[in-house]
Amino acid sequence: MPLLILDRDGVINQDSDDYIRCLDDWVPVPGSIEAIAALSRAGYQVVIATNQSGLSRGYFTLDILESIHDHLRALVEAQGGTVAGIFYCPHLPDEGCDCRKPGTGLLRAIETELQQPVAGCYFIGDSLKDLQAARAMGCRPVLVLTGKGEKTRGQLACADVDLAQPDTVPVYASLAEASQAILAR
Ligand SMILES: O=P(O)(O)OC[C@@H](O)[C@H]1O[C@@H](OP(=O)(O)O)[C@@H](O)[C@@H](O)[C@@H]1O
Ligand SMILES: [Mg+2]
Ligand SMILES: [Zn+2]
Repeated sequence: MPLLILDRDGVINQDSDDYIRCLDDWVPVPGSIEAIAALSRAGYQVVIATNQSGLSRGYFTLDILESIHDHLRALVEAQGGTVAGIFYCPHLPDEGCDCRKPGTGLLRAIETELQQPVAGCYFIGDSLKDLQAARAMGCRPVLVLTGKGEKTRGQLACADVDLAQPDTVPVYASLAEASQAILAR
């Protein structure tokens, strides 16, 4: 079954410049849970790749992060879908890890755990970090305008060349719209 990679904050749930620190902060973008379930039911293995530096910043504990992810999974399962895996980077930007996007460590961990390449798979994100990580691993980057997506669209014009080419990165208003377009193909 083909993989489909999602960023979390700003794509599945609303983002906040104050971080998503607890379950109450975690508010799904309208239609996103239904979109994940529809993609999953259509045969995609939906995985999530997310930077969670708030862990190392002390903004929330691992228990809180896992309670958010348990809730996310439960909402998708209630719609008849499944989340095949949630991969996160807990590190600070200056720790130099390889798993923080735009690094590719999360994507390589996905390949190892799901036992298949991510090259050619959709990677739907709201930030340039997502699109750059996608490009670095041969994924198909897709930008949504929720979360930081509008800001990212403005950055695309001066991003590294292959992202800046017109029409290189399809842009959709939301995960719901992106998933409808993908499922209509
Ligand atoms: O979009 P994903 O990767 O799922 O998660 C992003 C979050 O970890 C947070 O990432 C932070 O960036 P720094 O990690 O502090 O540079 C900020 O952008 C926050 O607004 C945001 O909530
Ligand atoms: Mg994001
Ligand atoms: Zn990391």
